[in-house]
Amino acid sequence: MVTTKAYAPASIGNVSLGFDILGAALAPVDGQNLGDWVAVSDAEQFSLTVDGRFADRLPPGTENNIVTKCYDFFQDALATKGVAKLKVSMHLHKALPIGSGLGSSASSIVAAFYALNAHANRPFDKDTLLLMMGELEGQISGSVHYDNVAPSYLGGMTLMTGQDAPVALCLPSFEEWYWVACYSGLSVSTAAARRILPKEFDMQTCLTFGRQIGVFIDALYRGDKKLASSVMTDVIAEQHRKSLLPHFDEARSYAKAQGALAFGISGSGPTVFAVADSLSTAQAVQTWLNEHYIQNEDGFSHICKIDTAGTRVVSE
Ligand SMILES: Nc1ncnc2c1ncn2[C@@H]1O[C@H](COP(=O)(O)OP(=O)(O)O)[C@@H](O)[C@H]1O
Ligand SMILES: N[C@@H](CCOP(=O)(O)O)C(=O)O
Repeated sequence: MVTTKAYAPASIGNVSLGFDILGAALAPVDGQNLGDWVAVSDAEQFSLTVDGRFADRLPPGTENNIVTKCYDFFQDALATKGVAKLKVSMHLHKALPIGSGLGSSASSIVAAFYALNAHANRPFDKDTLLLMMGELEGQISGSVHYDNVAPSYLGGMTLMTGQDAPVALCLPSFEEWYWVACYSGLSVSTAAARRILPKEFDMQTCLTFGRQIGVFIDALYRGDKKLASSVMTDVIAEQHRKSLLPHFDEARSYAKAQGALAFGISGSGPTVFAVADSLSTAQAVQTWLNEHYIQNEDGFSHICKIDTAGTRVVSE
C-alpha cells in the first residue's frame, strides 16, 4: 500500500500589520512539530480517521471534517481536468487546537491538499493548489483569506497579491528574531471574530495601514529590524477583538517592558505572539505568558523561528 504523508506548520495570520494579506509560518526552536499532518493511502473506499491531541474537539462526523471537504473538492478538480479519481483513504493527525489563531483549519487544509496532490503525482501547480486551499479556508471561516494557508504551504513570511498567479509572494524575514506564540486554551471562532469587525474604515486608518505595509516590506528587504518592528501594530482588528482575549493588555505591557520588539494577536486569537531579538527576552515573555495568559490545561506556548520549509512530505 502506498502512503503519502504531509506536515503543514502552524502560522500567524495578519502579523499585526497586514490584516488578511500577511502571514508567517512557525517552527518551534526545540525541534517539536507545531502543525497537523495528513496521510493519504491507496484504498478501495474513502474513509477518514483522526487522532492527535485535539482530535476530540473536531466536529463529529467524517463529512463535517474539512479534510473530507478537501478530498471532495480535489476529486471534482481532477474530474474537471479529465483525470481519473483517486482511490484513497485519509488520516488526519490533529495537533493544533481549533479556534486558536494558529491557523488550525489552514494546517489541516494545506496538509490534505498537499498530500492528495503529491499522491496523485502533482497534477496541480502551486497557484492552483493555493487557490483551492483559500477556497476551503473561506468555506470554514466566512470569507476567503490566504494569510494562513499561504505561509503554511510555502513557508516563510508571505504577502498576498490579490491575483490568481502568483497568489502569494515570499518575503525575507529576520533569522535572528524569536517568535513567542502562546495559546490561552480558550477558543475563538474565526468566523465570529470576523463578523465583529467594521465593514468600513476611515481615511486615516487606511493611510496608516498602507504606509505600514509599504514601510515593513522595504525594511525587510533592507534588513532594517528597528524600522520593521516599529510598524508592527494593528489598526484594523485588535481594538475590536482584544475584548475576547482576557489579559491581552497586561501581556503586551509585560512583553514590551521586557524589550519585545512587537506584540499582537495571532490571526483572530486567542493566541498572542511576541517578537524578541534575544532568546533570554523570549524566555522571559514565555514564562510570564505561561503563568498569566494561559487559562486552562489546553493552553501552551512555544518559542519559534519562522518555518522556512512550509509543507513537506514526511516519512512514516
Ligand atoms: N480538520 C479541521 N481542523 C480545524 N477545524 C475544523 C476541521 N474540520 C472542521 N473544522 C471546523 O472548522 C471550524 C474552524 O474554526 P476556526 O475558528 O476557523 O479555527 P482556526 O482559527 O483554528 O482555523 C470549526 O468550526 C471546526 O469545528
Ligand atoms: N486574517 C484572518 C486570520 C485568521 O486566522 P486564524 O488562525 O484565527 O484562523 C483574520 O484575522 O480573520
